[in-house]
Amino acid sequence: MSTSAKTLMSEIETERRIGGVGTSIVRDIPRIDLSSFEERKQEIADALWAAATEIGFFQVYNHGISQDDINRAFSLAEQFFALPTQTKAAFPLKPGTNAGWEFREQVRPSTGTPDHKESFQITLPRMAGLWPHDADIAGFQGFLTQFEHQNWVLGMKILSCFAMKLGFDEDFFTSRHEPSSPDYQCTLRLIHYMNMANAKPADFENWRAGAHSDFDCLTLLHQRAGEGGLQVCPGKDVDSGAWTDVEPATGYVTCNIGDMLMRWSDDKLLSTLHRVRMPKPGEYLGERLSIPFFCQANRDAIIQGPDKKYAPISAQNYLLERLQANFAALQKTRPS
Ligand SMILES: O=C(O)CCC(=O)C(=O)O
Ligand SMILES: [Fe+2]
Repeated sequence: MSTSAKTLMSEIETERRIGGVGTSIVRDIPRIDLSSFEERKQEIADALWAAATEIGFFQVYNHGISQDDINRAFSLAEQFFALPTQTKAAFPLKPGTNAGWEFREQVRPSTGTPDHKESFQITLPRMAGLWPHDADIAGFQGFLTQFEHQNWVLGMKILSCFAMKLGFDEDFFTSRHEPSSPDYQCTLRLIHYMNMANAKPADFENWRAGAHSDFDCLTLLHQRAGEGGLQVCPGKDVDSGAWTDVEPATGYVTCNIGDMLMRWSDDKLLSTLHRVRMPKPGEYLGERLSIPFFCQANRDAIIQGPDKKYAPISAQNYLLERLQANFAALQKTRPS
């Protein structure tokens, strides 16, 4: 097994160990002001770097995406998930493509069970035949295509700060997340976690989303105030199994570093385990929607950090290794 495959397997082993409920503790999730971005770039980059090297999670505000646009994206997501199952089934997710609709299909190595959710994923070069028509939902494709771009702009701003701190050109990551390329693979994901108001007690033993780290460089997550449940467990505390709630708040986009940027930074920027827990008795039991945007480098981008800690690898092969390691770990969680 290559060194990088061994590293991946040990990451997945950690994920499997962390599948239990664990305990809760309060940790500081830094909130970072992105206003006057160009003038304050050095200061912002320092704050992002500190958050990303210490916990791997942070929230940004004054981020440039209007609340009206975020609300509209949530409203379109609500309309999509309210469509009849047979309408949604006409846009099926093809495995490995991050494009289309799936219902309770994503199984995490940490839990071995499917997440209690459905999702619709938008990866622009792979959407042929997968967009609902305007007759199904007016404006769906047009608006979400431009919302995808707004998220890309924000993601590239944040990544330009990490590029600067790593000693790369400021547009280093932007040129490796190039939307006009057929190798583009950033993804906007609409997620619907089911209403639990009339659920059976056994359903509460599932996870809305089991513990995992993201495969990408950077994830931007839109959530709605009052629809909590996201929890993080930083790498250095993995053995303690102590999780921290990240509360959604209007005006804030929650961000986390993914495995790809961890590798690209020679492990300086931390990809942190996270999950979405079920509501507890007395908490809001209704449906929960979230909209992550995954900044994932183009397939042909070559990943290697400034210190060359790991051998160079294309983003495509990196993801393949990651998926294969996941698959191998899942085989182990299943009885043979
Ligand atoms: O819905 C959330 O709050 C988190 C979703 C998530 O972690 C993911 O889709 O990777
Ligand atoms: Fe995630």
